[in-house]
Amino acid sequence: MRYQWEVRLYPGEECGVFAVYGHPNAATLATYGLYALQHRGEESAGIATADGKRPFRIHRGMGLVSQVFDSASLSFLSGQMAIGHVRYSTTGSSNLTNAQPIAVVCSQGELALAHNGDIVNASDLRARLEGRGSIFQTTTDSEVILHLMAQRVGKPVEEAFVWALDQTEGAYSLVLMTKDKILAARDPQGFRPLSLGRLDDGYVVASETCAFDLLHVEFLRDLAPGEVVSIDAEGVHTLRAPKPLDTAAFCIFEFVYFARPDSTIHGVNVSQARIQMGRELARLYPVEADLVIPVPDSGNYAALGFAEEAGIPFDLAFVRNHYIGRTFLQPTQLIRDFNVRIKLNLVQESVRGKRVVVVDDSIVRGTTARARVANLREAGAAEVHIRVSCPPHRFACHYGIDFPDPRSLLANQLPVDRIQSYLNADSLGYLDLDGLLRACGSPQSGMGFCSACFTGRYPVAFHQGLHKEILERSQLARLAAK
Ligand SMILES: O=P(O)(O)OC[C@H]1O[C@H](OP(=O)(O)OP(=O)(O)O)[C@H](O)[C@@H]1O
Ligand SMILES: NC(=O)CC[C@H](N)C(=O)O
Ligand code: SF4
Repeated sequence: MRYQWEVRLYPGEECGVFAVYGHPNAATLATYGLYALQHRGEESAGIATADGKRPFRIHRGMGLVSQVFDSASLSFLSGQMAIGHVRYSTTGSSNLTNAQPIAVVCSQGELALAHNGDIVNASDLRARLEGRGSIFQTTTDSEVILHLMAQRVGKPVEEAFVWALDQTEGAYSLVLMTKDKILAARDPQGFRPLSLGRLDDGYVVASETCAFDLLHVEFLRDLAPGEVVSIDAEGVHTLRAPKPLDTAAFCIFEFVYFARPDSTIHGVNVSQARIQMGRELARLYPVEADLVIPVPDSGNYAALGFAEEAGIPFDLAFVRNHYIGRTFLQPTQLIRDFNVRIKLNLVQESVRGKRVVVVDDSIVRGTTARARVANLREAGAAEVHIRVSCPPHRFACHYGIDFPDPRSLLANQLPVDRIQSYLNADSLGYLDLDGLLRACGSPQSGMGFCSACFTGRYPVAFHQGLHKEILERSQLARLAAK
């Protein structure tokens, strides 16, 4: 039987950005920062540096941080300022041309940009800019920001940056390097995280605080939704006023899956939030069982919370192979099934004859959950109950997570009872949105969340038909029309 969701899509991580101002080893710090953010993007990595005198130095490559940088590239990357990026492509194909940081020389001088998120009006902006003669180097959405800035001939770079961002809709947490400053910004909804820290006499900006811990950077604060800052020798200056946190639409899926558990976002620690998700889930869907096991890694903390709340023993019966990436993008269901087997193996002795609760953070296509139930049954588990620490994924994301086609989502195609039979589970329970919001500190924290992939309520309008290759395809269409 073939299902509609057996299409060539897989939700992946998203990008991580990092910046250093005022440190003699800026590139080395950036490399370590990118290591800490590797879970946000495994396709390409890059660093640009500046010393205020010579032209920017840039090194980018396809692959992991460990594959892209070596001692030769680090000694080439001299300067006291650096910005870095790890990419999971969401707009524009995954290739070296689209790797970030994107660097240009324009009317604003030298600029380098690293972006996390998706600009939903990039296609319109690009068409307008090309109509005025702009020549784009890449097919990413991110590049439009640089072209918009270049239009502000004779204006200060800070003003050009804010002017460009004011025309940009959707999700952006980004860092921009000029010859003597670092600028950083979050979109008004604050979809993606971005934090500011202090290291000696300099400053660091990173997608997640886990990158600060590694470098002993002192956490100063999260940038607020809508906030734009510049960092120079005089310190940090606000260029665009922050929006109140309760009007934000922070991506709740960052707490469920994307962010690293050791990061803290707007005062809420990610691992603690996941433990609470597990507790909420145990209250919502209790079950008589002998053992709670997580689907590692993202399911670990929710499983711990479930086990604690339910008073059921916890075990790490699935062993994860850490030499296969966090997630994978493969063309056929056969290869995906095989990769799921490589990724996780079962300690059969732990589950034989037991009633097992399996906790995962999310079910997207169902590949992982279905294979895990089959493993558990083969190993002789008496019962298999699945608990998922977020609501069913029914809708596409257009704000920086790569699941744009709802047909690829199991819960878009089947009701929950049929998902349970498809997975061959004895029971299935998803955390509801209220429980998820409570686990992420709402309403106490006052933070507003995006939950559009669960509810279909999109905080920022987007064009129907927005997809990863939109800029490539519209470019080809324009060429064909000539
Ligand atoms: O329903 P599916 O299409 O199989 O997708 C969902 C699975 O993918 C993710 O894991 P990932 O491979 O990213 O591993 P991680 O949890 O270790 O990061 C997620 O945690 C689920 O286990
Ligand atoms: N996942 C992301 O945040 C990617 C950023 C940008 N849209 C790109 O595709 O390069
Ligand atoms: S649609 Fe889902 S994944 Fe996308 S930003 Fe909103 S909560 Fe996050």
